[in-house]
Amino acid sequence: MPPPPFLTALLEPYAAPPPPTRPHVTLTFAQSLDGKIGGLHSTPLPLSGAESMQMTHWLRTLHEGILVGGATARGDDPQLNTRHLPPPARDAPPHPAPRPIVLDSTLLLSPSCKLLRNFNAGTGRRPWIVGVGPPQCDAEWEKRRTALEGAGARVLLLDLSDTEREATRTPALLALLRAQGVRTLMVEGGARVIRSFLSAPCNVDTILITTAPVLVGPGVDWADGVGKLDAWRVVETRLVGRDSVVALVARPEEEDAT
Ligand SMILES: NC(=O)C1=CN([C@@H]2O[C@H](COP(=O)(O)OP(=O)(O)OC[C@H]3O[C@@H](n4cnc5c(N)ncnc54)[C@H](O)[C@@H]3O)[C@@H](O)[C@H]2O)C=CC1
Ligand SMILES: Nc1nc(O)c(N)c(N[C@@H]2O[C@H](COP(=O)(O)O)[C@@H](O)[C@H]2O)n1
Repeated sequence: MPPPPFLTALLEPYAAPPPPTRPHVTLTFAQSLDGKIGGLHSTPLPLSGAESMQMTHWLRTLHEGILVGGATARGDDPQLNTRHLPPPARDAPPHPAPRPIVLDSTLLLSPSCKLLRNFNAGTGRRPWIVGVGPPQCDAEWEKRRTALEGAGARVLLLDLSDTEREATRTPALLALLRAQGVRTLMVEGGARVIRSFLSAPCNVDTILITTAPVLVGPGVDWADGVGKLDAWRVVETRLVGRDSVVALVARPEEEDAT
């Protein structure tokens, strides 16, 4: 069974080589009707129905890397794999699995997290953890780095000052991942990651938002504090099970966004 044709069509431009400075980037997440992606105190919030969750797992097969923020990795303990897909046909290769990448400036991810457990059990790819270089690298930070590397993680360093805003880190982060050979990247969140990627349209090629028909109330609101978003235009809207899925791409420069 192949991925849904609308996903492959949407990502067709990714067949061309990415620019030298960054991978092709898809930003995707599930939200409630009132724009929440997480519960109070950043607790995990199951939003997607079975069908749209499967769509997300198909989307994972179409990317070389899958990225989440440190708070998401610590709070959700995600696996970032493709386990909700039907098994491949007999004699067909396994579904491609993206490389898990965690943005964790503090390196507070647990060495016994599911990503590392799956890797050590041979059921997941080696996770990469992107930390931020000096001045955060004190003795405790070095200890955590050694523990994570001992558990199998590859730690990459963004060599930036601590005062640099997250938004300005994104181009440097993308350049680092591209230099490491990542050509297609799926970014799942959380809210701080979404906002930093949306701080400039040139960080992202495609946005895919799943909206579940539920209201949450207090929780993590991805759009809270985000900048202007009028550079994006809708190219696809469809119902997937009970959820609506909307895809957006950056508006061509010559189009007037007013
Ligand atoms: N519904 C959905 O589809 C998803 C929901 N979530 C939810 O989001 C919530 C967590 O979100 P947040 O608390 O905002 O944390 P977050 O998951 O966005 O992580 C923040 C971390 O990422 C680092 N970071 C952010 N942007 C960066 C950049 N450009 N370069 C380098 N490092 C960067 C920060 O330093 C910080 O350590 C949780 O409730 C989680 O369940 C997370 C992913 C998807
Ligand atoms: N597509 C989607 N729908 C939801 O309802 C969600 N809560 C999320 N969360 C994201 O998926 C990660 C969990 O992945 P695994 O199931 O462990 O593979 C979670 O960390 C969020 O990034 N996504």
